[in-house]
Amino acid sequence: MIVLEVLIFTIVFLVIKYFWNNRRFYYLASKIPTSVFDYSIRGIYNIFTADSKMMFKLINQSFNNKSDIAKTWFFHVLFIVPNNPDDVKTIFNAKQCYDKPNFVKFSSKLEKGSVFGDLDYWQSHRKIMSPFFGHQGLKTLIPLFNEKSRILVKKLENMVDKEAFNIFHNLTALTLETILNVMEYDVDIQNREPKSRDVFIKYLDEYTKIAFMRMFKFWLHPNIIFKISSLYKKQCHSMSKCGMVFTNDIIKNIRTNTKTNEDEKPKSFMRALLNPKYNLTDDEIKDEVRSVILGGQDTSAIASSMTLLMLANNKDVQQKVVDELHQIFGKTQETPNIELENLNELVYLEMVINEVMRLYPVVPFVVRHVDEELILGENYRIPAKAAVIVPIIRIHKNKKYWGDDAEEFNPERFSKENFSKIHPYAFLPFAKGSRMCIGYRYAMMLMKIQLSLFLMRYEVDTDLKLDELEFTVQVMMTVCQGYMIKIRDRKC
Ligand code: HEM
Repeated sequence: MIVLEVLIFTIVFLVIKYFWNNRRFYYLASKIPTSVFDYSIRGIYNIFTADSKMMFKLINQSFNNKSDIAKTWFFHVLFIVPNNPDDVKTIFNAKQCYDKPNFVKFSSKLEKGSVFGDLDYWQSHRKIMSPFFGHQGLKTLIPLFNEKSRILVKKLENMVDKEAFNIFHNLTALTLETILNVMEYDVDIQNREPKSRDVFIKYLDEYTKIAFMRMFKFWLHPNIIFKISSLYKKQCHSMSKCGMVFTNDIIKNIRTNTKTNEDEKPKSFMRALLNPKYNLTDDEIKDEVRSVILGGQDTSAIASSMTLLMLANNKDVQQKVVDELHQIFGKTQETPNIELENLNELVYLEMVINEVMRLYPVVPFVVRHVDEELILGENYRIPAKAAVIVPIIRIHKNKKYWGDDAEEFNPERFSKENFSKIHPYAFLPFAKGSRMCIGYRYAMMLMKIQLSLFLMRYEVDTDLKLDELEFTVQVMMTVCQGYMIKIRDRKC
């Protein structure tokens, strides 16, 4: 009996101590309006059993709040959800929000690396890699982007006038082959048989699915529990099977082909990472390679696939894109060589890509950890240790910033004149601030080149209706039905 009393007393004491120590956290949280998260028995059952499609629905539900800011509790984690671009600006530029919450880091096997690494680690690595993702560094990649896109166009010849096919598979093979080539690793993926080519996609999909599920299943956060679950085995297996299998070879290849001199100006970010002056271990470099592959491969393939699906559904817009291409390159079916100055001329195509990424952001929300108390606007203080979810997808469709037709597809919003009137933090496909996407210029260049070459050669059509599309999220938002398109030779 005494033992039980002592036990109850200890538990009550610890609970009171916990709340007392964290009283400011709970006080500040109480001042922020609450959004709806369904905590009924059914709601909790859904959280425990949800797959990633259901999880996306649940998260979207929790954003259903008209106020500028909302909070939602996900068990013990406090999420702050800002819904106005001024607050998003503060968050993306505040030093105390550079870090990612622990539950995001837990969910990845890439415990280091730019995407999931700790703050100090991220800062030093970003500095090493940034110059290669700048304008000058990327200029040298234009011939490679042309060459890889030309292979895509050639490969698709046998799909002309055939059944609908999922263009994402072709585009993801292109983006992977390209990024591996950038890392000086020569591998032929586009020309593989679909069965062997798609193995990679399948395992990458499985890997990210598990990472996403783990983020929201808090009981799987402690490594000790995760490692005895079947998911861990599955994640290790998929990681070894997908592109991560290339990482050892990439490093070995560069190490054997070069003697990296400390004073030598490196030609690629891979060589920069291998420079002895940074003293990085092989594991650190591998994590970085994986971060760039994960960050850069599926993302641009999804955005390009979605652009083609939208063009297939909006023939007038497709025609305008083609008119622009013909104006720049002449009326020909031949695949031209796209130069840097052409990229600047592809103004309408860029407007279309932006409008697609507004309506269907590849990364629909990003998460940050609040390290120290943060003041938002005049009314709210966000307590330290909260997590912030920036709901990119909601801000992109907020009528206050995009007008009453915010749900409609209209590339004209991105004309120079119209876009200059939009809040700079109302459009966030690559996030913003110091931790924004390092590869955004790379992605825009590659997408413009591959879409131009594709559209010069093929007309694109689809039987998929936009209002029937279903989406799922595993960090990235994808169409459940696949990006099913049909192609015909374009008549000039
Ligand atoms: C349409 C294509 C792309 C989209 C929509 C996209 C989107 C994003 C977003 C929203 C983030 C910020 C995530 C956060 O703050 O939590 C991010 C980070 C990142 N992206 Fe991209 N990305 C794209 C293409 C690329 C490419 C092509 C590369 C590399 C070649 C790349 C590499 C990275 C890396 C390394 C990070 C982590 C940056 C850091 O934490 O400092 N991304 N991306």
